[in-house]
Amino acid sequence: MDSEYIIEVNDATVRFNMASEKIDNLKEYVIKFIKRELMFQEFLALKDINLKIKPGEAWGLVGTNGSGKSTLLKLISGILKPYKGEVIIRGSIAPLIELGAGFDAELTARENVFLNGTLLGHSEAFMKEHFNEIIDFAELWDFLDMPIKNYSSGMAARLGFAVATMTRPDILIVDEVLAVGDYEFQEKCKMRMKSMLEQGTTLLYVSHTMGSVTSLCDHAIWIDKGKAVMQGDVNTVCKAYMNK
Ligand SMILES: Nc1ncnc2c1ncn2[C@@H]1O[C@H](COP(=O)(O)OP(=O)(O)OP(=O)(O)O)[C@@H](O)[C@H]1O
Repeated sequence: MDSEYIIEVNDATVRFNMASEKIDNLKEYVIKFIKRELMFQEFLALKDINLKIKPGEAWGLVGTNGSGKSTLLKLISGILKPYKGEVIIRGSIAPLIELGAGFDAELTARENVFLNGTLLGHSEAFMKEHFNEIIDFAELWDFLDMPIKNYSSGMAARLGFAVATMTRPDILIVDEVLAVGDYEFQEKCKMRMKSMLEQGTTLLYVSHTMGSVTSLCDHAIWIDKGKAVMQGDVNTVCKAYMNK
């Protein structure tokens, strides 16, 4: 069925179960589990979220630490399922959510490019064809055969961004991974995101730097304690969030 929206989040709630007391080790956990002493507390990380995004729009997600921004991105990427409500996606997604997600720390950067490509749905031949382009963008030619575990967080972010943005996904999701890149690389990533937006990609972007949200995005949603406080024009929402 055709729709004018590429992403629809309808009344979505995400629930986590958290053990209500701190358990230090597995043995203690098993004993408490067998004795039925474990109490689980439900925690709603997102509550009745509604969000409708049209193709080509760029949305910033703003809110304090722990408010639910990454949870919303994981919900949209399909990493998390809603406890209530629904999420409808009409396009391909390249998610850049957690540093190192999609990478195997023991493998080299070269091997990880292929692994990451497979996770994004690309063939080995396709990855071979674009390999040089990826490493050129990430500027990591000197570190190709080093295991990712020895990479700095900024180096891992470079590689992750380069792989995720090599093709034009319908939807690009960028969490705070770029914050660990140096200034020059951050600017290079912003340029690439801008050019992807010009070509029609839909962007979801999380940052605590309001300047980068307002320069990249046209819309924003402000989340607080799992609830959408406000959504709409990026300048209006960011202003309200900063003056809260
Ligand atoms: N797997 C999980 N199990 C239990 N609670 C979780 C889990 N993942 C996230 N949470 C909780 O959900 C809430 C929202 O977390 P989330 O990572 O979405 O916040 P955020 O807005 O992205 O924060 P930040 O700005 O610090 O990145 C937090 O209270 C967090 O502790």
